[in-house]
Amino acid sequence: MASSAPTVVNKNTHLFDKARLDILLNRRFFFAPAFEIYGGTAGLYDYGPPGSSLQANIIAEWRRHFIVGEGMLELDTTIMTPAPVFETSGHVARFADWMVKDTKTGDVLRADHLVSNVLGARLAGDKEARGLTAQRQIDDKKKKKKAAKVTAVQLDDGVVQEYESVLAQLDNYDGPQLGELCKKYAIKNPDTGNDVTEPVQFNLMFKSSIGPTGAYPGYLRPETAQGHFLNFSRLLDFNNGKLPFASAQIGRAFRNEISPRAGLLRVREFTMAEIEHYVDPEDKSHAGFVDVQDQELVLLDRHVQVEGRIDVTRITIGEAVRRGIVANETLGYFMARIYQFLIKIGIDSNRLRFRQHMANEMAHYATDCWDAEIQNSSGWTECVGCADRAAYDLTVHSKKTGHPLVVREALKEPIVHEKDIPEFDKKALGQTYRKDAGVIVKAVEALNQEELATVKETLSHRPVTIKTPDGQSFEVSPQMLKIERKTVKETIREFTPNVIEPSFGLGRILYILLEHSFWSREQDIERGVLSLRPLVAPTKVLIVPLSSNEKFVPLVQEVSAKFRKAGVFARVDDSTATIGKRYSRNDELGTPYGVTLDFASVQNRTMTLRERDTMDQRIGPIDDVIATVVELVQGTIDWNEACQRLPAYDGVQAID
Ligand SMILES: Nc1ncnc2c1ncn2[C@@H]1O[C@H](COP(=O)(O)OP(=O)(O)OP(=O)(O)O)[C@@H](O)[C@H]1O
Repeated sequence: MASSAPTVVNKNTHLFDKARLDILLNRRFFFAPAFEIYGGTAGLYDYGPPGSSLQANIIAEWRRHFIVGEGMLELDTTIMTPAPVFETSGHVARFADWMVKDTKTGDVLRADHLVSNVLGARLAGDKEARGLTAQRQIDDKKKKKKAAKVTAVQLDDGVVQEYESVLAQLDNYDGPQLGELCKKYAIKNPDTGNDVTEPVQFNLMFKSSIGPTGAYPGYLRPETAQGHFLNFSRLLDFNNGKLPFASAQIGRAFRNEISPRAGLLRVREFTMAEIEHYVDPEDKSHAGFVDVQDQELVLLDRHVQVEGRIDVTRITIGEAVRRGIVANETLGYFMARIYQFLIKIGIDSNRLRFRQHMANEMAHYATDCWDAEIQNSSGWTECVGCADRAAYDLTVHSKKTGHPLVVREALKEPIVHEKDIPEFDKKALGQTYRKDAGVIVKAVEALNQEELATVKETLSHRPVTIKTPDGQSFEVSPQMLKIERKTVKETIREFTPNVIEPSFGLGRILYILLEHSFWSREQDIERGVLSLRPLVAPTKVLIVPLSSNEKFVPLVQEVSAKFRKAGVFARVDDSTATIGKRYSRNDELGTPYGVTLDFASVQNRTMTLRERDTMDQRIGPIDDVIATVVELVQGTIDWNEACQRLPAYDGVQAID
């Protein structure tokens, strides 16, 4: 007999307690500091069995949602990267954060974090003095001594406004401006009370050396993107020369963060999942946009932030693109798809927003950028960056290597127009430059019309200097090279695609998902529950035999084998703890379902099924229960539907 499902316990009954969650995650080995028995190393973490499975399940869903769902081209490129790649991409010069040093102890602090901590603490102190609850956002609450101390001191209203305005646009300040802020607001190292130095840039890449000679410097990649760009012509070829298309890659990235103190939110080695979507710069529409245009998102645009405010707008992505708030359809399409992915894995939609980068904050390559930020106990944290990188990367690598990273598209209507065409006197060039003549010709042929016009102008009164991609310079005389204006009929359009890049940090998403899933039951406040969705839960079903009685062994084996065959990850807990204890231990691991085998199972081939959040129990024939769990895990039915199939179990547990 079917009965209706009970109401789900309100998971927000108890305020979120980070300390309790941290203890659980450590005790159940979701993750732990790497090299712990050697004292650990800041910013490096190992994932244990539940953490690894959770990450694998998030990745599996990411692959389904993006790679399989959109037919993306998957890549796996190397981590170790020769230095010239990052010299060309601009990372050697610019992939850096600003740091300050304590003038007495030499302790190093990230300049923007220092300003944020100190001003944040002063605002919290002001709230305390005014009798309001302080909700301070510091990098790591566990290491309180490292954060600025909150002292209840009331500030002038004007000062409060000024601090709030600085904090709203903190990401927009460069090093010298952060230095000015430290002086203006008398910001000192909160650990020691000492002054700090002027900010200096610190490059975040780990440098290494390829091969034994030391002659070939390399870097551990700080993002996977360059591996996509360098393979662009192969990818284009694989896609039959057609745009648009996307490449996708999941892999490790390394950043030598200045002071990583925020658990998984800021680490030195992490897994990224990155998409590079290549589009025609003259047409950034997206065929899938109609399917997502009604998706509502919460946006915090750059104009609001530079005015020192943090007011958000709830708007459909269709409207945001129409009004020009989001630059183009493709960028908007991916913002909606990012949102849908995060919600699907269990991120709380009320704590998710997209924040647009302010002009100075944008990476050197980007023309527009929106971060998916998720609220957690440390404040709002960027978890996915979604940037329009324009043609920057493909252009610089093409220029540097001489390898064209372009699309050649057959024109429907040929275009007839005038163009500057380089013409060489190959004999004159060969006599002077012999084997180098070829590279000079290639370098000139790679110039665009604007550059050719400059060469032509120079050649009209003197030799011109031609630079080849490997850095050599050659003097080319008017006898060797002429630039002629000619009428040409073009049948091919050649262009460098633009790139829209969604870039996910999986560790940040995983940790915040754990925060959003954590709660405690009224009756067992000490033990937590992780309400992870079946889609991502490390273990889907727990098999609990009533006791270690031998009679249960064949049934346990049968049920395990059937779950295995159906592709459902099940674990047996045949410890001697009570059934209730075994279930609550697995609530902590986020296991959504449990089945119990008892004497009734041996006699009647029935089995009970328990749902984690409601603790509701159902009963049915073993094979029906297995079939129901398989469908629950696959997401084809929900718990209400399961309850229609299986009657409530209210019997007393059979006694051993
Ligand atoms: N040190 C880190 N630890 C963990 N994840 C990171 C780290 N740095 C970046 N990420 C993740 O990689 C994604 C893409 O990287 P991106 O370069 O856009 O980050 P970022 O702007 O440098 O981040 P932040 O400003 O927080 O340092 C981020 O959205 C984030 O999820």
